[in-house]
Amino acid sequence: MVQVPQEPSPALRVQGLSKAFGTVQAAQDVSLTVQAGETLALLGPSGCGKSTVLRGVAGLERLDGGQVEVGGRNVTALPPEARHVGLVFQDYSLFPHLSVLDNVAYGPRMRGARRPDAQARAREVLALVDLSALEARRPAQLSGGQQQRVALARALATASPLLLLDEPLSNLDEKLRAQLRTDLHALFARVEAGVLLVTHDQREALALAHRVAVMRAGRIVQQNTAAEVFARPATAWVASFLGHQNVLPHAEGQALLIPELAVHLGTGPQYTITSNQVTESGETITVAHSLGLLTLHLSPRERNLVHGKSLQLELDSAVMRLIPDDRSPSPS
Ligand SMILES: Nc1ncnc2c1ncn2[C@@H]1O[C@H](COP(=O)(O)OP(=O)(O)OP(=O)(O)O)[C@@H](O)[C@H]1O
Repeated sequence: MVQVPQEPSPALRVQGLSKAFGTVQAAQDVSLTVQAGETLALLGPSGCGKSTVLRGVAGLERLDGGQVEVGGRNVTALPPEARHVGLVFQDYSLFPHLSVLDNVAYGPRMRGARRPDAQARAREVLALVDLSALEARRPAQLSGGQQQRVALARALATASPLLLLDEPLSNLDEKLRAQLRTDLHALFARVEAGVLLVTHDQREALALAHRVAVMRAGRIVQQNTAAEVFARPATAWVASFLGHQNVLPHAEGQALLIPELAVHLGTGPQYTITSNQVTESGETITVAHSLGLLTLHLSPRERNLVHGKSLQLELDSAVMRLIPDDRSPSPS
């Protein structure tokens, strides 16, 4: 008999996931796949349904429809503890009375491992998150960032094929966040698990995820590699949400996206500056261009190009794009 090589199962496959709370359609026909070793970020504004999808995958929310497969196993009808996923939620929910080591060993213990084996596994993952020295401490004796890493270690200790992370960096200050973004990136590269990460922070998605799924009002509106989604947002709403400043209304339900890359300063015609505001990183100005009002952030060096109330600039039409304008009326 000829053996057909089997494709490895994805860490997660979600098909047609839907969930309503009363009249609010929190998630509607959401489909996504996370391969082993891959990080997918669910990115969208507050209330768009990201947590609902994550909770649905974890089994913490009863779905109205759809199917969830973890590591090739249909878990749709299973309770959370039988789904074999590692969870890291915003509040970390560590056991306050247990040491760091026992917090991390808890998962393997619950899965039937003997105490020495569970602790050995816990020590392995504590080393991964660089917390070996603190294994005897209680959660209250740790900083926010350290607690966050314990929560991660606890999820890793379960050796689940899938890790679910809900805004894992949201409670941390900016400096710690930047540090942990780097740490997590390295850590995800080392573990074989698939990671589904929920965030409303574009930088976090770009720094951590291979692919991004952008959600709006319960639906995924664009899904692709992080670089592709940021470089080529599919619609005006996605472009604005991702931080593009110049998405100008255009004819027939379209918008003209003018990425920063398209703007060349100090060359071309002079345009009038209609407003300006000094910021910590330079100056934000608006310029009356024939295509519409352009918003530009100038670095301190670029501010030298301003002469009185005017600025010379040229737009590179090769990097400008017409995209559907779906910003109004907003469904969210
Ligand atoms: N238990 C619930 N009962 C009623 N409505 C809910 C419930 N949970 C969520 N919702 C509503 O469903 C929608 C999606 O909520 P969800 O928490 O999934 O959004 P989110 O994108 O994760 O938001 P955030 O980024 O603010 O956490 C929102 O309108 C929310 O108010």
